[in-house]
Amino acid sequence: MRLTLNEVTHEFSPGRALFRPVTGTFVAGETVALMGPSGAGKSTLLAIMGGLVVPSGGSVARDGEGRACWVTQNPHGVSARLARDHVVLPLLARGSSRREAEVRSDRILDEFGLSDIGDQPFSTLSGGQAQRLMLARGVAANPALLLVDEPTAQLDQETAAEVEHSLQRLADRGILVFVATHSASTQAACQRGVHLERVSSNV
Ligand SMILES: Nc1ncnc2c1ncn2[C@@H]1O[C@H](COP(=O)(O)OP(=O)(O)OP(=O)(O)O)[C@@H](O)[C@H]1O
Repeated sequence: MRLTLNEVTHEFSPGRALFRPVTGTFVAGETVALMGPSGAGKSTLLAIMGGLVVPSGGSVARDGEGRACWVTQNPHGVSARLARDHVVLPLLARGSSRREAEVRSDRILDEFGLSDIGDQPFSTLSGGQAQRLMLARGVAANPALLLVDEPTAQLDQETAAEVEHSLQRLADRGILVFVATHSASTQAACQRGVHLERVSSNV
């Protein structure tokens, strides 16, 4: 997967671009922090890269096969379902047998330090465990591109560090990972950074 942004910008209201044009090429196995003040358009740029929003300026080129997967800021799971089932489901959807999906999901849970909580209902997980489970579920969907929105915003430092470690695990699997974040430690955990700058006429 190679993703190229060429002078990409976006405006929701005519003449009011959210951020200065962004240009860059990003490849599989990289973690990229998207930074910038609140409202600068980080989530919007994630949506552009995922093909959910067509940019009003510039272009996005994706080379290579593979789907984009989104991990939202608030971990959304099914309260009564076991943690493991959240990882099993995308594997079943991709055609694995139940048995194969369970073996693979246990491996993925282990990789994210979650092997102890596979049998717990989602509602009993801590914030950090729930967020890591969302990343593990993302892996199970086998994406080429993972778009992660503010994964550490509501976590204490120690729990955030666990999630940041998991981001690198995703990249180690050859996934191109973009992370919208305000956190200095999450930025430092990423290999590259893109700063979104507000357009001065809008401030
Ligand atoms: N669908 C939409 N229609 C109109 N305006 C929108 C839409 N989506 C987002 N916006 C506006 O675009 C601006 C950028 O929003 P966005 O969520 O991308 O910023 P952000 O940098 O991710 O912010 P934060 O750090 O607070 O999460 C905001 O002013 C927001 O209200």
